[in-house]
Amino acid sequence: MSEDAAVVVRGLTKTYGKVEAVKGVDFEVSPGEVFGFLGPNGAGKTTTISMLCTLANPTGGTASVAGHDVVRERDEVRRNIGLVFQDPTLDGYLTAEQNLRFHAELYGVHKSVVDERIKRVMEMVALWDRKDAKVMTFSGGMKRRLEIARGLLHSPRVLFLDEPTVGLDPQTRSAIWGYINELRVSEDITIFMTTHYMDEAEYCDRIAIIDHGEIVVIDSPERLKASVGKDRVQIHTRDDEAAIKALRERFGLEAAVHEGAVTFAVASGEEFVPRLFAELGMPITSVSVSRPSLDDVFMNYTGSTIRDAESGDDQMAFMRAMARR
Ligand SMILES: Nc1ncnc2c1ncn2[C@@H]1O[C@H](COP(=O)(O)OP(=O)(O)OP(=O)(O)O)[C@@H](O)[C@H]1O
Repeated sequence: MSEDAAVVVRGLTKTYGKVEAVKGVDFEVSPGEVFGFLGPNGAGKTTTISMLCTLANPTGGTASVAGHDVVRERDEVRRNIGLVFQDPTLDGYLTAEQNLRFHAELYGVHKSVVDERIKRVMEMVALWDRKDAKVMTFSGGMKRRLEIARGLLHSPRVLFLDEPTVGLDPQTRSAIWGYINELRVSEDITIFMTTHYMDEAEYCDRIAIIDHGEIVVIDSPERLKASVGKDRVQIHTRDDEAAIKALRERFGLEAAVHEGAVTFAVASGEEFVPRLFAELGMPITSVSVSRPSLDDVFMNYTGSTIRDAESGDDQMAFMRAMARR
């Protein structure tokens, strides 16, 4: 796929002094793909995206975006990409439309198409009726939507979104995903995004899991979940400690209390449950079996959940136990 790929990355490395933020990563993104970069805080997501957007110079390796080298052909790369970054860069004193006009001029969008293009992208994010309002009067979600509209204004071939929904309420997050999904149909665009929300990674065609500057695995969410190969079983008992001990002794399973229930991973969970009732040797008051989530995938490949990797919270013991399976 290299020749037509929207993004090609080979051995890309970035060090800051002694910190190896990105340690020689390799991947390709196909045209039209929604590609997600998933990892905990400090994993190297922003550093990678910054190199692809020509905002940071690689220490080693190569990368090309829309067929142009990010170091040797910076201007061509910049003309072909749209950016929506974590920190807003809109001018609050200007109206929504004025912000877009300013951007159109910077990017040399042809005068004959500017008006139509502004209307189209603002309609896409449902802000056309607010075009004359000053941006300082917008909510966080509206600002993010306007940034997405601005990122699309010059018809980029690749749109980079760095944590596009961070800090937004669930309703706005889901609206933003609605726009992103429409985009891939209406704009014939490749989307490269970073996130640390597992539920959002589900929307991507493929995701790369990055941890400590290295890509651990790349695949579609479905295939990644299938690769875990184990189901999550949660049981309620009257004595969790005793249940955990019995699971270890009788079945060789490592379990821990998670979300208030004794939780463990096992292949073919539904078939295992009858055995569990017969052989655990203590009453079980309720049981649930679920397919692996992307959380389980992350844990399977990195040994911790994204949240644990960030906060080291009390799920750690459980996750470690799962990872040791
Ligand atoms: N300008 C910089 N100078 C020094 N170290 C940096 C700089 N930028 C990033 N780093 C370090 O590089 C590593 C990767 O950071 P990066 O911002 O790429 O992570 P991230 O995955 O985007 O995290 P987040 O989810 O918090 O945005 C971290 O250890 C960070 O401290």
